[in-house]
Amino acid sequence: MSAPQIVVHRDKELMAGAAAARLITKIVDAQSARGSASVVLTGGRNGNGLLAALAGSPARDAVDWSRIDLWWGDERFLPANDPERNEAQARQALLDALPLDPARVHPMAASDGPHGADVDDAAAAYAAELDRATTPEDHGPVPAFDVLMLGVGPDTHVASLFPELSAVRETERTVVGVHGAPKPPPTRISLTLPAIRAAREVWLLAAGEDKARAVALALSGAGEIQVPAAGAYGTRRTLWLLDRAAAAGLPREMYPPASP
Ligand SMILES: O=C1O[C@H](COP(=O)(O)O)[C@@H](O)[C@H](O)[C@H]1O
Repeated sequence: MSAPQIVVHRDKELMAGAAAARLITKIVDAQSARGSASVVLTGGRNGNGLLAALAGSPARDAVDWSRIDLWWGDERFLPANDPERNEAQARQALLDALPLDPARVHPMAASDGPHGADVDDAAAAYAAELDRATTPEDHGPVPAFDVLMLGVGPDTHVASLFPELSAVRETERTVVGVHGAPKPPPTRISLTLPAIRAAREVWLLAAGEDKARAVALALSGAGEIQVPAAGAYGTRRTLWLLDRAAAAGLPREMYPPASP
């Protein structure tokens, strides 16, 4: 478990651009150290903002996009052509513009896919896909992802782990079907906290005043069942990337001076 490190940027645009630059550097470093990189994408406004900023960055050509595995932290269990799917939004924001190896892009199943409407079966299939991608060095059922990104919801949810629902209580399985989510759609697929905690680095993204309460709760020692974001951390680094509005509820001494 790594202690949270907090970085506060002036506004959400600067936060997205700085996080995109950080991600490019991280991927390049991982590829030069191990030959490839693995990244877990998040849905939501901040995750998609980061991907759009990366799409507009000339530095994106520093990455060998054919040597990266892309996974998702959660998915809205909707038909494949639904624009509300996290996969669809990531493809539109960035992925369609990249020379990725399709075999290394790992979307979660759609509700009209091979598992039909059985979200639990779809979740089990994703867990099996993750397990197949592991190496002995991973020491577990999911890869030690280089970076796993999570958008923090106003209710403190991360991925599709919502406060008090059974998914956030899961301690064995790495991927679960989510039923009755309070944010539409109610049916989702999500990595669990044990899977999230296998990542080398976990980056939590939050911008805007509607996230200030969630950020303050998560960083105040709250329990992960009531505040799922409090339970998300990486083995080497846990990075909270915020804008000033989202950081407004934090004691000022918790983070260094914000960017100008
Ligand atoms: O539904 C979801 O929402 C959260 C956060 O989204 P935001 O728009 O409030 O930033 C996201 O983390 C999750 O991946 C997504 O499925």
